[in-house]
Amino acid sequence: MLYQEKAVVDILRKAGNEIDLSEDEAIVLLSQTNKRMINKIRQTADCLRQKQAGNNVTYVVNQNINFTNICKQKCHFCGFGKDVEDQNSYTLNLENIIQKITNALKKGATEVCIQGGLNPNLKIEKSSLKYYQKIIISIKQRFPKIHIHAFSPQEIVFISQEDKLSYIYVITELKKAGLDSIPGTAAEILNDQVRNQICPEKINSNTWIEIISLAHSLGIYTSSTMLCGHIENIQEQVEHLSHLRNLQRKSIEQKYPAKITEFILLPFISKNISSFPSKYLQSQELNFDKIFLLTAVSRIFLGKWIPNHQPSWVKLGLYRAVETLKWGCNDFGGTLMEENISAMAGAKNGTYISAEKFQQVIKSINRYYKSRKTLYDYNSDQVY
Ligand SMILES: C[S@@+](CC[C@H](N)C(=O)[O-])C[C@H]1O[C@@H](n2cnc3c(N)ncnc32)[C@H](O)[C@@H]1O
Ligand SMILES: Nc1c(NC[C@H](O)[C@H](O)[C@H](O)CO)[nH]c(=O)[nH]c1=O
Ligand SMILES: N[C@@H](Cc1ccc(O)cc1)C(=O)O
Ligand code: SF4
Repeated sequence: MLYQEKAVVDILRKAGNEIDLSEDEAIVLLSQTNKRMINKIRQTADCLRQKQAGNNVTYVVNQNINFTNICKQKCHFCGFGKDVEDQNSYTLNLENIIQKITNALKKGATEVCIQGGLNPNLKIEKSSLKYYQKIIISIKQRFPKIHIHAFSPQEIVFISQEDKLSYIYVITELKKAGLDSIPGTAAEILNDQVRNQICPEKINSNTWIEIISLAHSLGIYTSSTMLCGHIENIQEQVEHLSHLRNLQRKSIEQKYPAKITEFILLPFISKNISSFPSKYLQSQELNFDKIFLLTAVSRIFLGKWIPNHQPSWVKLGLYRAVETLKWGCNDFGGTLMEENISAMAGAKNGTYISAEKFQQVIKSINRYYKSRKTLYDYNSDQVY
């Protein structure tokens, strides 16, 4: 056996025994180009998926709402954020939001996922916090049982800055209003050199980590994400995963009342993104082989700390998302009903997939399907 191959086999044996890999070991895995070795990595990820999350592929019936696309920030990778004067800028009013949820409930939705641009005009009595609270309170008044998964760490920081309030106060007040969990978006790549190039105005890595940790300590569960396939290299990808693993370890070891529910890999959609620095444009074509390998290495590296892994079907398309179920993923995410962020960036994979379609594609690869709630407290028996 070649030296490199032996090194990979040893690393995979260690991972198979659920011993945490070092960053260098994960980099060795991500550097593999030989098909046979990549298949071994896939098999290890698939075994760990089975051990850590079982054979069920879960999904949640949810309604995605991007309540405004007006955004004062200019992240270079984003095709969603607009200026007020842009022709296609919008803000949904509360009636629009309530109507969307009313329709979603008819399709069995248990969750509403809400995120938007950073829009300083949305205030009640000069307070952004009051505006965000009003959204949550109005939804919970009408639909007390719906789970509200909303407002990324970036949006929490935006509210704090607009109103000059501490992060802890903002999260506590949103929780009191009825916020149930927070999407772990705005993570992009947790490396400040990369952030300075792709989203210089965004919160830095430490602030993202601080907000997620704070949420956990206050009993708010979060998801976690990584935006991949832009300018980042494999070292930076592993550094990102390492931050997530440390963060989760801390939440568990400190016995915080909440933690990370799942990891979602978000491939960068570049089609409509003219603002992205042109010197990087040529490297931006989605390389699906690399995404599958990264999916497997994410499962292996995050190990027993984060058992739920989800692809983004809006970004990958349905059939590539199904393929990730063989590379370590155990969850299919949400039905969404509608989506604007990927669509405005140029994704052409649709914005709604029914629960029945999820069930059909999951069955087609001989796996069980199971609907779940946002926090993975399973709500139905194994079905296939
Ligand atoms: C559009 S923002 C909405 C919430 C908030 N404005 C923020 O930045 O956290 C949510 C996430 O969408 C993702 N996103 C934005 N543009 C994207 C693109 N072109 N391709 C893939 N994901 C993208 C980023 O990961 C970002 O954190
Ligand atoms: N909302 C978007 C998601 N995923 C969210 C999931 O549907 C769901 O909220 C989560 O699984 C809760 O546990 N993914 C995207 O790529 N784009 C979205 O807008
Ligand atoms: N999937 C994220 C939310 C998300 C929203 C928009 C995206 O473009 C990507 C992800 C979560 O549930 O935590
Ligand atoms: S990623 Fe979020 S903060 Fe950045 S421009 Fe887009 S909507 Fe605004």
